[in-house]
Amino acid sequence: MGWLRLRHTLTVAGVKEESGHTTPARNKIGIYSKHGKDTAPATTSLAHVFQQEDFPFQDPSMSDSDLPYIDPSIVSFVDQQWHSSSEDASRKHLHVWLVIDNVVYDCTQFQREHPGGIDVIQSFVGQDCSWQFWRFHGREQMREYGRPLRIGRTSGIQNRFKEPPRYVGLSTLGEDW
Ligand code: HEM
Repeated sequence: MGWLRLRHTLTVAGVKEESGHTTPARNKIGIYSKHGKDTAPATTSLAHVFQQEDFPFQDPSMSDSDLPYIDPSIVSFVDQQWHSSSEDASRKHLHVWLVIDNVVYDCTQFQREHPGGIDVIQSFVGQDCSWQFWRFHGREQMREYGRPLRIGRTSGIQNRFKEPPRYVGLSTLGEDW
């Protein structure tokens, strides 16, 4: 399972920009918005904005589509911050966010409680890990343990691994079958 290996390079998760729209980074609506995904913060001020923003856990009863929108550049910033600091000490204060099906989960605390270990969580910080998640968990675990960790929804964050086929061989048995 190559995707389980910790990453060795500092590639940033791919981000598909939703529009060319530019809104001042300090405009809260552009960073964390209930109103859609048509704004993109100026990257130069991301660190500043990020420090000032609050990304609280959302009510578990809220539907995914009603979650506040987190601009993908913010999610990528979390990725960059994490993967450009290799020391445990400097990572201690960093956010540990995962993206599963375009929903952002804050696993900063949960990573230490994760029954599957801390390493798999840390290897996906700021990145999409949807198919990897669904390989090991069912809807019930998502509802009970994942849902309370939701902080928002996002878009365009790519999984850095191509999903391998789940069932190999079933369609290649040949015409005799
Ligand atoms: C929101 C993020 C996540 C949550 C809430 C979560 C939750 C859980 C829970 C509740 C279990 C225990 C399952 C059981 O005992 O039946 C578990 C196990 C596990 N998780 Fe996660 N997990 C998350 C992310 C991930 C990710 C990204 C991976 C990487 C692929 C992963 C890999 C595993 C593995 C390998 C196990 C052990 C499975 C086993 O023992 O059969 N998890 N996780």
